[in-house]
Amino acid sequence: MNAIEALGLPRADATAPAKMVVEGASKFYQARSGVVHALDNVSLEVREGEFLCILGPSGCGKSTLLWSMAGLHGLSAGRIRLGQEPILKPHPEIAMIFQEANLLPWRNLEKNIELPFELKRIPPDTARINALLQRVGLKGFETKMPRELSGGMQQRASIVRSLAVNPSVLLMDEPFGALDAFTRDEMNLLIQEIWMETQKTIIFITHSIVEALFLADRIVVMSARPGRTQEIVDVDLPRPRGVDVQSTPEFIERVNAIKAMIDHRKA
Ligand SMILES: Nc1ncnc2c1ncn2[C@@H]1O[C@H](COP(=O)(O)OP(=O)(O)OP(=O)(O)O)[C@@H](O)[C@H]1O
Repeated sequence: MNAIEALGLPRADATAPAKMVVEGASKFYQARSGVVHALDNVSLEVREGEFLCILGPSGCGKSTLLWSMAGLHGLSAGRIRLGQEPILKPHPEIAMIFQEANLLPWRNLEKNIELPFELKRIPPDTARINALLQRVGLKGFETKMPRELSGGMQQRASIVRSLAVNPSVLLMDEPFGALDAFTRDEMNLLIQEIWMETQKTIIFITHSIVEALFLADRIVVMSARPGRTQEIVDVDLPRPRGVDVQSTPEFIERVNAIKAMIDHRKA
């Protein structure tokens, strides 16, 4: 057992109970140009320990849904639960990772990672932080400032910052969308490994069919705005998945099936 396994939760299976539940989520924004209907009656259940990807065209309400699941803003209708607990504001069990690493530029890496502990007024869990830094390859970089780190390293640091407080749910909003293709592959492999070791429940937003198929147990395909749950696709590819799986006929067949689903929807 490695250091992260020792810190993590036991693995869950596909019949695991619902960890998070979205029931009839709708959202209207009041914009200057009028009312924007962003989400329309979205319902879904996320299983404990599942890697769920949410895939959909730009503007279909993916971030709106994820931000609501994080308790960062309210819905116009519907409910979100963590187990039986309604999510109406940020919850200590739920962490969020954004496309930008959002490190504070005036703090070094260590001080950035310790920030959530400072905000909670509790001492940092240095054993856990060190194990995580080691795991993502950032041990030895603690005193570096964010500007001294590459985009991939910054995003690794933001993963450490989120996991350091040991949430059970990780919400990821296009976390690797701003990275070059090579770094993105590396980060996809890393997040798959971390998920397999810790068995967190991960809900991951992406525009990329390939990224969703590579990472997910299930993919929620959303329709164009107002966002609705169009299809839920089971991904039965064996794990761990290597990048080379992406060029296999089975993978390409699944990419084409999802493309057809999306193209069919546009027609
Ligand atoms: N605060 C806001 N006020 C008004 N409209 C908003 C607000 N936030 C989002 N919207 C609109 O709601 C719709 C859904 O936005 P959202 O960011 O949730 O979509 P998305 O699928 O995550 O998009 P992308 O993939 O481009 O990030 C868009 O039309 C967006 O312009």
